[in-house]
Amino acid sequence: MSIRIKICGLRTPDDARAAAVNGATDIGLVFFPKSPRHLSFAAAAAVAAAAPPGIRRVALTVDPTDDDLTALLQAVPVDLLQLHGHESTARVAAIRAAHGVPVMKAVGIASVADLDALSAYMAVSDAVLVDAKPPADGDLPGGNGLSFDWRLLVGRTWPVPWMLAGGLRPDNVAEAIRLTGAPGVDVSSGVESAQGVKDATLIADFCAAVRSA
Ligand SMILES: O=C(O)c1ccccc1NCC(=O)[C@H](O)[C@H](O)COP(=O)(O)O
Repeated sequence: MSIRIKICGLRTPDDARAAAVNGATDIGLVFFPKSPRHLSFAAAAAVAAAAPPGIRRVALTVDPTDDDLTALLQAVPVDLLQLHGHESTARVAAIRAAHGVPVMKAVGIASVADLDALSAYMAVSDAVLVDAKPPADGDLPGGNGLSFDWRLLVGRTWPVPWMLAGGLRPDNVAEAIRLTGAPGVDVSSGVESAQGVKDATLIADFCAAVRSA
């Protein structure tokens, strides 16, 4: 099975080229002003333009309004919207219906109780990102380089496409895939040389490790 690889938080056209040449299937563009990975629409459009055809361009937003989304989708070519805030299941369904773009909801997992929320979001999303929860006092809802206990996912299968995220790195992603059976993986901090700075060698190492799983 070929595993989807999303490299999230790209900031430059070179980042997009490094992701593509190493076999990434998805690139993530962050629209969250507090993030070191935040992009203006113009910068995001330049990164998206550097991705070859076939790469899925994922726009990451946090509790967006409909006006936010309309402006974003007019300015940047987007294949999938990632919702990474506190959007309710009803809000996810409304966004999906209103904006004509498939939606991937990020769901934070810390304990088995969180798997109920995961199922609920799967019912209203085109895909789900299964991520670690952010620290309670942190500034970022994601992209914190933190893992959750992957054993919570062992033996579970879901009917909706999903990606595993949270603290993945070149040295642990193969184990994470073997344990969880994830059909896709998402990484940000684990392929950075400094916060918000992607490293082409780490991207290559990460993609090679996924292929080895
Ligand atoms: O990456 C960010 O700065 C960010 C900001 C606001 C909301 C979400 C954000 N990132 C979410 C992602 O999709 C990350 O790739 C995912 O949480 C995994 O991150 P990491 O643990 O750093 O690999």
